[in-house]
Amino acid sequence: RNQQSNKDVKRCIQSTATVSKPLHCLSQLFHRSLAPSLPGPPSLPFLGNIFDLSQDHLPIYLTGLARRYGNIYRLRCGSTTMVILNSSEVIREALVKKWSDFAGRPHSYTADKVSGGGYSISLGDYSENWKSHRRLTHSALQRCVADSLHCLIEEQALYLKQVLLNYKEKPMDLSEDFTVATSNIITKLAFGKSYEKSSAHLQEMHGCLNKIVSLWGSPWISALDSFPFLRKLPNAPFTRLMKEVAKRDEIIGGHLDEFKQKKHSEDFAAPLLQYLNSPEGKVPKMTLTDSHIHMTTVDLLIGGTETTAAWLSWTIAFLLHRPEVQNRVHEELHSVLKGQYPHYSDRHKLPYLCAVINEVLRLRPVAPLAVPHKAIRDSSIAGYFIPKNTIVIPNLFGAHHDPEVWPDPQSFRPERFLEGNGSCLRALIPFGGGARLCLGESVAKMEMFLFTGYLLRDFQFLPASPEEPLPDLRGLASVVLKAKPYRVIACPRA
Ligand code: HEM
Repeated sequence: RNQQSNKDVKRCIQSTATVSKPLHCLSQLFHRSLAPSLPGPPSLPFLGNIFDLSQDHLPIYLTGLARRYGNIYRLRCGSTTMVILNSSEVIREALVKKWSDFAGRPHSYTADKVSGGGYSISLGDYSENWKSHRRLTHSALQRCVADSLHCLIEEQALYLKQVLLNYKEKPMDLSEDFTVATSNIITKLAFGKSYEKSSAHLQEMHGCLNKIVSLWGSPWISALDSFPFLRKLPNAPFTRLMKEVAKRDEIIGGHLDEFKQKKHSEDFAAPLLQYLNSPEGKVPKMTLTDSHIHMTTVDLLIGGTETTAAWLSWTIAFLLHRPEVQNRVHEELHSVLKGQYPHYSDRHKLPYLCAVINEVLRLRPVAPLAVPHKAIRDSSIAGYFIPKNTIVIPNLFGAHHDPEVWPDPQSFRPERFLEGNGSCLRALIPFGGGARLCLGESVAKMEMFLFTGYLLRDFQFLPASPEEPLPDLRGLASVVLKAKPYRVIACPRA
């Protein structure tokens, strides 16, 4: 009787499977036909919304469109449809709740060229190999965070202090000093080296990485992805891009060769590369090849330098506008730490400093449009049907300026994070979320806390002169949202 009932169960499962597949397809079709179509601004034949997409400050422009078309709308570029998400609720639905539907990256001709054929984490599409690559890198970075990152940041914060002291209260543009400090943290982890601002090697490496990012964001190059026929025509910006990519690969390749030669010597520490080469824990499904490690260091250098440095520049810019906020942070540091420098574990005792960090992340999320995602299967967001391969752009800037969530969204008001038990923290998403959550989130958080804690303990930042206007707070938006260059006086505190 048992055998008979087992057979019955099997037959029942088989027939359910045969019925459920077509039923599933039918329900998808039904859902698709019932789902409302996405709103969006009118688009031109062939060109689509190319003029909307080439606006000067795209995050502000897209946020403006959200006020007209809602928190989710579509734009077209050539034959590609993009869905723009503008509130933390819809961004969370896509990136966190339905993470496995939206974990892809759009495959593009130019991304393939700059990522060495898809070996990068940030530009690589979702696959089993990509997952293992990201997991191994995440675990190597977490080991760095646990054992050497705090010391490295302290070292760079003290070095930065010395640089500012050497300026002797002269008005200076500090953006490059911030870039050197954040870059040194990544190069110390990855190559065991740090550089002076004047170092030719550093200038070359940064010049090259910055050119790649800015050229890649230029409309002349993006057009190659949407209009393939253009690839056959001469394109000077694209030729320059390829030259910079070759230079980048030579520089990074040189560091990796040096690591191979020195990795066993006692006085050479490059923890990230060491951990990537000898992963801990469960035997990984794949071993990282030289190409993976090469592109990992590129990802971390690009993702981990300009972002945190831009955030530091924004922080000082906002504090120049609101000197009373700067003084309150200094008072908090002084009364809690009694003259000591902060340790990362002190962050729970310094709520106002943390509120300032969050408010700058809210107002100027340095990766304002994250990195484009791709739907890897048919799905839905906010009740709209989203077909496989649709490009999804999380407008983090828009989400952080949503008046439904953030009263008076344009104002710099750190106190908002101290009110209502910090409930608004849930709507703060500067690092994205889900499978593509920023890989360097924990590195960035420690850097932001220690750099601001050290700098605001030791210096009062003052406007360059009564005649010079205060820093512009609109900024320059590209892949990274940066403050326009401005000068500031770093006045040592008594
Ligand atoms: C304030 C500082 C930073 C902010 C606001 C930030 C923000 C972001 C955002 C929004 C993304 C895209 C997430 C998405 O696709 O949905 C991202 C990706 C990424 N970030 Fe960051 N980031 C910061 C610092 C860093 C640092 C310090 C590192 C490296 C140590 C880093 C490495 C990366 C990498 C590798 C990715 C690609 C992840 C992937 O595609 O799976 N970031 N970041």
